[in-house]
Amino acid sequence: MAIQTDDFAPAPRVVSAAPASPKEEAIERALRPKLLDEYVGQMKVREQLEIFIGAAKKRAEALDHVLLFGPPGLGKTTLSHIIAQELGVNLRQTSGPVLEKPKDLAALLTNLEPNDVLFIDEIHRLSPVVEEILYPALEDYQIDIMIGEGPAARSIKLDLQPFTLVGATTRAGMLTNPLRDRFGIVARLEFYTPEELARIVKRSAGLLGAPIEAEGGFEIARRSRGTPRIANRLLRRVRDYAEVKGSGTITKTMADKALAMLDVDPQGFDLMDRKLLEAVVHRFDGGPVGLDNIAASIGEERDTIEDVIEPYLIQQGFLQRTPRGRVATLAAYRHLGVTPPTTEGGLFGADA
Ligand SMILES: Nc1ncnc2c1ncn2[C@@H]1O[C@H](COP(=O)(O)OP(=O)(O)OP(=O)(O)O)[C@@H](O)[C@H]1O
Ligand SMILES: [Mg+2]
Repeated sequence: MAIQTDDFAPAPRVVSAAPASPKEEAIERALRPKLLDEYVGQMKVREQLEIFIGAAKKRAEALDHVLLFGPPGLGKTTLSHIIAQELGVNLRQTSGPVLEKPKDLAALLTNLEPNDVLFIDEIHRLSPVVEEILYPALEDYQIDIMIGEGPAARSIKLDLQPFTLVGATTRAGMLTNPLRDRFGIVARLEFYTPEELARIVKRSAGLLGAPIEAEGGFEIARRSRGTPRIANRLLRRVRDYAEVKGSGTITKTMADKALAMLDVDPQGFDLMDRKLLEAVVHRFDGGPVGLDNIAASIGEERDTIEDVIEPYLIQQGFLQRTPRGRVATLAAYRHLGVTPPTTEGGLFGADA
């Protein structure tokens, strides 16, 4: 079945890693792999999960609790669905900010069936009182809840069915230690290689019924910031372009032209990426510069810079995180076409 995309609303940032709209979320759901075998890349995580899921199934036990962390759009939600699917159990889904009161979580927990998966997205944003209930639930499948009010209030223990918590976060560092310690399986998702993204693009193009040449797919993959969500989004934009400006087939030329129109440069960086690099290079002499100064300078939230923009720049070697702040690398200077400073004692003085 072909999936229709008539989503022409301009996205604020075409390579932003967050879903742009409810509509995009619906398309994402349709493109989501359902089984571990269809899940591209992340070899280490996949291998681990295959073994642990196999073992849990064999013993008819709940899988150990799983923490998934990594930048947005790398497949955390997708993986949580796959885990439930592979285990053959139900998936209940919620998120840290939605669970306001202990009773919200208690209601979810007491409704779980044996070995079900509870997925808590943005688990670093759980409130401390809710988190407190989670500890005994994770450890002993029990919760303490308060009944009544005032002097008549008393606490009772409720037994839960064995279950698996799958927590997702863009920042493992924001989790409290007691929470992090309760996950038996901790999986860090990495940026994808262009080859892996090319496979994802090819598969998605098939599902969308969009004709695509291998080179066209690779061009999209190469410029997707290592992120499947962005690859799928660029694919849909390039497909629109190829339908209007070309024969409909996604070729390398079509991909090139469409991506240039969208301001995605050959490195896959967009305006925000370049703005950040330019600020560090031009306004702060290459750094080191603190995150707050960068945020003020480019008019972007500190969290967005830390979670969304800089991880890829760092992974690609354009930016460095040092104890004194962010530093632009030689690659950043080169990318911007700026001559790096070579003065004595300067950043590149020693090894230039
Ligand atoms: N390994 C993969 N193989 C194929 N497609 C993938 C893979 N990982 C992610 N995707 C695709 O990328 C899209 C985004 O993935 P997903 O929603 O799971 O990301 P996320 O890590 O949960 O992001 P966020 O942090 O914003 O919640 C999905 O629609 C899915 O189709
Ligand atoms: Mg998600």
